[in-house]
Amino acid sequence: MQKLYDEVSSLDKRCYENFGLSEDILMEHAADGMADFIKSKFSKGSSVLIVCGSGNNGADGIALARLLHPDYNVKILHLKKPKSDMAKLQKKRLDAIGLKECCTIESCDVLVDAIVGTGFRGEFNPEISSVIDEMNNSDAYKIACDVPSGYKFFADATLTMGALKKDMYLDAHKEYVGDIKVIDLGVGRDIYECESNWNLLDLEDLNLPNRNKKDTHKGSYGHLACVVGEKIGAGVLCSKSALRFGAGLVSVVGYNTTNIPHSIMSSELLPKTTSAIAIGMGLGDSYSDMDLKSFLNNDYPLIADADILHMDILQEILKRENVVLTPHAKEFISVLRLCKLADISVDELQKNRFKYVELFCKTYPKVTLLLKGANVIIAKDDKFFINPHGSSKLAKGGSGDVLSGLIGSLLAQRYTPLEATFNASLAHVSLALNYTGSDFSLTPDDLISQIGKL
Ligand SMILES: NC(=O)C1=CN([C@@H]2O[C@H](COP(=O)(O)OP(=O)(O)OC[C@H]3O[C@@H](n4cnc5c(N)ncnc54)[C@H](OP(=O)(O)O)[C@@H]3O)[C@@H](O)[C@H]2O)[C@@H](O)CC1
Ligand SMILES: [K+]
Repeated sequence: MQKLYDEVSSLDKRCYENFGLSEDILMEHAADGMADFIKSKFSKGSSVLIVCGSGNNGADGIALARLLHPDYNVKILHLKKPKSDMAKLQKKRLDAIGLKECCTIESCDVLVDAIVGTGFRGEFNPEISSVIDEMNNSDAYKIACDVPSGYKFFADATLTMGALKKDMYLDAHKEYVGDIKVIDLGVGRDIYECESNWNLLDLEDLNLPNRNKKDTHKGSYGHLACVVGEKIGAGVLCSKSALRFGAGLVSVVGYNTTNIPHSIMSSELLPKTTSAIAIGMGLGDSYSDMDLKSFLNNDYPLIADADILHMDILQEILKRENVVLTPHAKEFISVLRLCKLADISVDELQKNRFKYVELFCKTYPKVTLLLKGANVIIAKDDKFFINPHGSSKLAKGGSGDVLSGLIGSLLAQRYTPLEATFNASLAHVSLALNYTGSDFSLTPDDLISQIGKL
């Protein structure tokens, strides 16, 4: 697990004040880290074009040019005259050793974007936009210094300074950042970083269910009741996924329980041994509120997904102690509207995913939320996690039902709602990563069939 930050300027400031490291020293480490990365990937003599802006991001680029010259064939393009003190200082140092400047985006092996970093505001003017378009069209290996400029530069790798920035994990930015690597700034990351409520999940954080105890029976691993409605297939996928992920028993529950696999049980009412409930997937609108209340008149841990996220009864669900909500963007704006927290478009949500998740969690601190997306957000109270390991392979009907089953299974096996949710989310993305077929071909059944290989 790694920490994520809204901004790192306060962390830089700690370095100046607490560790006696100047801005100059930090910047030399930033440039050195980038130089090391390039040296590890490209042999001496490779051509490197560094495009610099006028602030300290540009200054990082100018320092990098000095460190790579003359072993590499380095050229520098100043989009604007160096303006910050550090940019002027770095330019003076570079001028002292002499280096070729160029004024167009030339063909090269490595292209470095050091136009703007965290100081970017507003929009680029048409001239800079067209330079970035040209850079994007280059065949070179593309490196973003700190962050891709204005999230318009498509990087193969982003070499980010000091610590991970939350903004890099906004869904819309996933296309731009490429592989992300943190560069240390003169002190180890543990020293540079301070507390943060936001964390990035690593695949290694996955804590699978285990069967280490010997004297057990099916009841020891819980009983998930999956309430099904109009579209029975969704409930079946959820149930199969839950059974495969370790729940001792799984039942589909409701009026429509015909044609279900033999391994899944069925009943009209909640079984007496129920230890967790999954509700919402494929529910349709065939249940009255009274019917639904009969499934909710208990305090079992519960995962709510899909159709129920549009229903007024959600208000009742949100009062429970152990509840997980797993909306995608469209469902989350419905949740926000039903809760009278915000009436917004999907576009507004996607631009401000972190803000609306924080708003929801502040109002409902007992609820665990998983907001689906290219980068999944999992949150409860003041703890926030991003799972960035999902891929477009999962963009298919039924993937979400499998996820609900994984969460439901862990709830039934008595994981806490937060642990159930982030472990299920990690298992879900791992299933997709482990799939060896073509990206476009992954089906929910493929996901379920791979659970046993985790
Ligand atoms: N502090 C430290 O210890 C360390 C800092 N580090 C590095 O510093 C970076 C932050 O530097 P920063 O604060 O100077 O901001 P930065 O990203 O260069 O942007 C400011 C420049 O952008 C320009 N600009 C802004 N908006 C624009 C627009 N719409 N369109 C066009 N231009 C626009 C603006 O130009 P202006 O508009 O003022 O003419 C100004 O010159 C950080 O990302 C990291 O790389 C590392 O070396 C580690 C140590
Ligand atoms: K940049």
